[in-house]
Parts: sequence; C-alpha cells; structure tokens
Amino acid sequence: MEKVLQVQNLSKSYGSVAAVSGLSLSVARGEVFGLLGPNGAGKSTSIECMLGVKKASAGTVEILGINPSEGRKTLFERVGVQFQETGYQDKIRVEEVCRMTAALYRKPADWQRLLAVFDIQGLEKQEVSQLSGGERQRLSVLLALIPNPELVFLDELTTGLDTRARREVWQYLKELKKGGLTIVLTSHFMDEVEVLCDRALILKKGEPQICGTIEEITEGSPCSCFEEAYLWYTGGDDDACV
Ligand SMILES: Nc1ncnc2c1ncn2[C@@H]1O[C@H](COP(=O)(O)OP(=O)(O)OP(=O)(O)O)[C@@H](O)[C@H]1O
Repeated sequence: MEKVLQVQNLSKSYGSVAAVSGLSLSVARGEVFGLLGPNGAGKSTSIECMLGVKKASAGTVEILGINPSEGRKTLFERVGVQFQETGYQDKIRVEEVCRMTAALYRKPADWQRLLAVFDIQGLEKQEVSQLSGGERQRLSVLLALIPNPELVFLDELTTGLDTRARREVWQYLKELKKGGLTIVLTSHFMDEVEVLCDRALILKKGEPQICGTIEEITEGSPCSCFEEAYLWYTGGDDDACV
C-alpha cells in the first residue's frame, strides 16, 4: 500500500528538553492515524517537525514522496494543516479568511459548502475574533480542508466542540476518508480515537510507547478497554487498570 507519510527516528530537543525522541511511523493512503499522548508528550512538536515548520534535531520525514524542508510549496498544495491556534489578522471576517485561504490553491474546495457542513453558515460576516471557541475550532478544521488535500493534519480536532458538533465532524471526516483522504490527528478523547482511527501511536514524554490498531494497543496492555490501556501506557509505573 502506498505510504503517504514516513517518519524515521525523528527527534527534537528544545535546549535540554527532549520533546520527541526516536519517533518512527508510516501512514498509508486513506488511513486515519492518531498521534496520542498527554499534555506535553510531544504531539504538536512531532507534527511541526514532520511539516518542516520546526527543524528536527535528527531523523527523516517524507510526505507524499517529498522532503518537507525542501519542497514546502509543492507540499502545501497537497497537504492541509489545522493547528491548535491560528493567528488570525485582527478583525478579519469569516468569509475573508475563507476566500484568502482558497486563493492560495489551484483547486480549492467549495468553502461555502464547507461552511454549511461545519454549521458556520450565517456567520460569514462575523469577525473571527467574535466567534465562540467551538465555532473557531470548526473554522480551523474547515480551513485545513480548503486545499482539497490528499493528507490532512488535524491537531486537537474536536477540542471545545459540543457533543452534536463532534459527531458531525466525525461523520464528515469518515466521508472524506471514504473518498481517499489520509488523516493524521491528535486527540485527547479516546472515544474519538476509537471511532476514527485505523491505527494510533502513543507518546509519553516524547518517547513512542506503542503503535498499532485500537485492538492491538488494548491487547498489548493488561486492560480491557482502550481508554484504560491509554492511561496505562501513559501513566506512572504504579498505574494499574481500573
Ligand atoms: N518552543 C518551545 N520551547 C521550549 N520547549 C518547548 C517549546 N515547545 C514545546 N516545548 C516543550 O516540548 C514538550 C512537548 O510539547 P508539545 O507542545 O509538542 O506537546 P503536546 O503533546 O502537543 O502537548 P498538548 O497536548 O498540551 O498540546 C513540552 O515539554 C513543552 O513544554
């Protein structure tokens, strides 16, 4: 199966802090892959290094056959990125940020339709700074999809979304997956990971603990459910399954 993302021995230190150590993974086309771990485990740093936004201390990354630090322009034509926080221009309106993003790509998605899908329709004239946290979150996912990407990185996909909105985003991503989209996501919600991810990798203090399907990860622990297994992999030595 075609690999759209390949990471080998990626490490990143900030001074004496080893944020990521020896991360290796590969993601096949059409797969949904979860990068998991507690706050500060190194998820965002890993994604930023994969994209070439931050310079890795060691390791190699290939996205769609491209070395991200060399082919940035080609890469961003084909890859969508949602970051946890986006620095929007002061007073920019929803429709302006959508239009400006769409203008960057040759074959952008229909952002008006995406506004409807993400239930932000009717807020086009509103300033982004005046949106609620959940609306802003949905907008950031929408913006990552405007390039019509082959691969999308979603960082804390549904943080701040209400129950209905989360399910709607899941449903939409499942449809995009059926259409062949490859998704790499981070999440703190194990129910979301179970619903969406084909495979996941768990980081603890920057170090990969296990990589596999939800079943493989659960079976690799003494626990009987995935969330407990996650807590077991990421907890202290004394942590036992509930
Ligand atoms: N610019 C930076 N300078 C110094 N240390 C940093 C910097 N960015 C991140 N770190 C540290 O690197 C480690 C990994 O941070 P990172 O943001 O990648 O974690 P994360 O898994 O994405 O966390 P969260 O779930 O809270 O978003 C943390 O210890 C963090 O304090």
